[in-house]
Amino acid sequence: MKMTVIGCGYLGATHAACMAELGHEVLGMDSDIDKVAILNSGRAPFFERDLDALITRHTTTGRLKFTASHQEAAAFADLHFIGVGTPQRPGSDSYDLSHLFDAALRLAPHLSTPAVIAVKSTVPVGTAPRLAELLQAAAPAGDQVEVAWNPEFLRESFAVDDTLRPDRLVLGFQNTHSWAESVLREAFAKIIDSGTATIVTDWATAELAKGAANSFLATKISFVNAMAEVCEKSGADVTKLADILGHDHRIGRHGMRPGLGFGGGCLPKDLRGFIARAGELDADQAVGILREADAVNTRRRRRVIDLAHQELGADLRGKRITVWGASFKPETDDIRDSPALDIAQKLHDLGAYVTVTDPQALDNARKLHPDLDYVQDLIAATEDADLVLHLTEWHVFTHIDPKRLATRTTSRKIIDARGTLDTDRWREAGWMIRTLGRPSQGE
Ligand SMILES: NC(=O)C1=CN([C@@H]2O[C@H](COP(=O)(O)OP(=O)(O)OC[C@H]3O[C@@H](n4cnc5c(N)ncnc54)[C@H](O)[C@@H]3O)[C@@H](O)[C@H]2O)C=CC1
Ligand SMILES: O=C(O)[C@H]1O[C@H](OP(=O)(O)OP(=O)(O)OC[C@H]2O[C@@H](n3ccc(=O)[nH]c3=O)[C@H](O)[C@@H]2O)[C@H](O)[C@@H](O)[C@@H]1O
Repeated sequence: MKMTVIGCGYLGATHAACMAELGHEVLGMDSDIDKVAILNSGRAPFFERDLDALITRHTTTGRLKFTASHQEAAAFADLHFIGVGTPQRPGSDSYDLSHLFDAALRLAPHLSTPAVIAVKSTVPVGTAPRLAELLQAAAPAGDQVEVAWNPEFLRESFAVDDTLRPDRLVLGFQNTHSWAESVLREAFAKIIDSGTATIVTDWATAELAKGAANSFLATKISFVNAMAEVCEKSGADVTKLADILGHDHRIGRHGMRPGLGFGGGCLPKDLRGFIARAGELDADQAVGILREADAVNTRRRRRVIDLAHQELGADLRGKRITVWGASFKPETDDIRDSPALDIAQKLHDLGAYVTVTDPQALDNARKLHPDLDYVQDLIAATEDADLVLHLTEWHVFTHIDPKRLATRTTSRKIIDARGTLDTDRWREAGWMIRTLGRPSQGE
């Protein structure tokens, strides 16, 4: 089949490459011409395992191309996936849907024959009918433009695998047995035929499925981090506790790693967007638990700053703090709402001299936080530190030999906010190590 993917960021570039991998002829479209040039050169414009190889393979065969023209996209196919960004609106908890409506408005005037617009972007429930009305009013093909909702559940750093082998496929339509349904069933035939759970539903349920899934994932993380708060007061060990809870198959250990909490371009803004939309729908009482999940998450970040004060004193001015990690999680260069950078910036604002190191995300971090000092090499970054903060659990941090660092720092103090460092090993090498949710030495 021929199809386009409008918006080629973390989601869209991955989706475009994976649809080519499934045998389709794909035109990716993005309004950012620099991104289009990088993609056409056969590379991903960001760091994502396995994606470069897939883009290289399919741009070489010619099955995958990219353009910056909405008009060219409209003419290329009659199936268009939309995966543009839907960030949190500045100063509000709600979604900014301007990119989505902009993409639709730029595409619509060129839709002169029947078309299916399948939206993958995450939105508040109730967006689909608004988008359909707008598209049908602006497109020469009118109501022969059908809107489908196809929420995406991929995780960055597993994006290719999650797209090709999803846990489930959700397809939302205005009417059952529509033309749009047959088109999407054909597009995803290989995934459906491999036995993937495929749920066909209405627009509202498909829209809600995404917000509800991310809200649950965020709440699960905050639940274990709330337990970490109780562990810190009672001398218990949250990692052991999570293991014990996780053995109960009704609870499960996946997605329940205690630590610094969730960041990224999705869980925080989707949780808040879901709460805001529930408020508009007069379903405010239903989302109290989500508000608390957000509050627990914010407290984890504050806890690290409190521990830094405990170790370095009330006045942080002139203190040298090295932060390990800039990306919001390991194996990505994505720094959107990164807990590590949030803490690094706050410590800088309190007067500390903050050096950040990260295997992949320093270029992105430099642009957003120009005040911080950045050093690529882990050992050099840690030189002369009064305190080290382990904030993103990259493999290279977890496996560094603490003895190698013991003579490089001013004092041997480290706070492990992700709980992946081997405490005994660090203590044997002469370090004072504190881990979120676990008893400190001597307690
Ligand atoms: N990043 C992820 O892992 C996942 C993201 N999502 C959702 O997918 C959507 C996209 O997220 P990301 O890919 O992370 O965002 P992103 O910011 O990486 O990519 C969005 C892309 O859309 C382009 N764009 C904006 N307006 C456009 C327009 N009018 N026409 C064409 N292109 C336009 C931008 O230039 C950018 O390249 C969001 O709704 C997000 O919540 C859903 C599941 C996973
Ligand atoms: O809508 C989205 O964009 C995506 O958001 C998340 O994916 P992602 O943000 O890539 O990353 P996760 O692996 O879920 O991690 C999110 C944050 O939670 C933290 N986390 C995750 C898991 C955990 O057990 N504990 C924990 O603190 C991570 O460090 C990270 O900061 C969801 O997992 C995806 O299903 C969803 O499609």
